Amino acid sequence: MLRIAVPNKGSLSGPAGEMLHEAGYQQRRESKELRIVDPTNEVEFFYLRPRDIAIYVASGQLDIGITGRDLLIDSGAEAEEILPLGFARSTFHYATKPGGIGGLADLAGKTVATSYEGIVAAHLRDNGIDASVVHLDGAVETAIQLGVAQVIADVVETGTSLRNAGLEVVGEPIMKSEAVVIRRTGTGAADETVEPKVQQFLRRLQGVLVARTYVMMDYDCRVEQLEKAVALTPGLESPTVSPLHNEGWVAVRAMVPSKEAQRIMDDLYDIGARAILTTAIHACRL
Ligand SMILES: Nc1ncnc2c1ncn2[C@@H]1O[C@H](COP(=O)(O)OP(=O)(O)OP(=O)(O)O)[C@@H](O)[C@H]1O
Ligand SMILES: O=P(O)(O)OC[C@H]1O[C@H](OP(=O)(O)OP(=O)(O)O)[C@H](O)[C@@H]1O
Ligand SMILES: [Mg+2]
Repeated sequence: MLRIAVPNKGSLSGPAGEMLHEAGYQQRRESKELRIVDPTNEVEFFYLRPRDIAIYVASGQLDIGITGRDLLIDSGAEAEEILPLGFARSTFHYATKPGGIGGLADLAGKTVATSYEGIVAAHLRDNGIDASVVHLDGAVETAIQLGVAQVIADVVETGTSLRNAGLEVVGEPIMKSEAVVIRRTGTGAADETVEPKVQQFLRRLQGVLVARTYVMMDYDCRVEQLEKAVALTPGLESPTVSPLHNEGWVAVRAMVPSKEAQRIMDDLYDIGARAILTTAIHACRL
């Protein structure tokens, strides 16, 4: 049975559960459940604090886990990212009062408050900056007002928390994060019993990612226009082209990125394609 760690709380928890559900896995019915077994898919899910997941996975007790890239790196655990999942996106920034600090070099001698001590200490070290780090559990934006630090380093999503605290970012983002699937460093092909199950799990999640970002497009066009039409809708490998009963016309079917679907429909219409429609993809294996 594959043993998988899933975030039990916070920004990652809801979207992770939804993605697993879409991938056909049974999920817990109420938020207090800490472990469930999905016998059909032969998977055991452990609902753990997102911050702890890399540690469990690195210990080898759990085969894989879903956590944030920033949490994985912050933990310093012997685990590696094997699939980015596209949700819980954030950037990680230093921030301070406007006019307080011009750039990275000005952090020298300052105190930086953060919940991500591992990331910050490594970043300061790599940049040769001698600053102290104070660890806080959360709401770090307030640390400056209350005089605990002159600078913070925190997750920024919309930027609302920084604005509300009257702070602005310093320099470039330290890192970009999103939810990721992780496993213990150096495992993989070596483990013949677990590896096929891990690969099947990853294929299922990849299927959900594709179903979320692509739609199926169908249309009819004249044979003379086919090459132009196919250039607009190349599909993932190549579009399916079928003859229509009316001679000189073909039906074309291809997957297109959802974000571009409306523009592609306009362009197809302009070259004479008709009966252009899109349908949602519920699941797929590429
Ligand atoms: N607005 C956000 N706030 C915090 N974390 C976010 C946000 N958006 C995305 N994330 C990501 O979610 C992960 C943090 O999740 P975690 O559950 O530890 O904190 P949280 O969502 O702030 O919840 P809590 O503060 O209640 O513990 C990180 O990978 C982080 O990059
Ligand atoms: O850029 P934004 O959209 O404002 O999101 C980022 C904020 O959200 C998180 O805080 P959270 O609400 O989780 O509180 P916490 O600091 O106590 O964890 C994070 O620590 C930032 O403060
Ligand atoms: Mg938080």
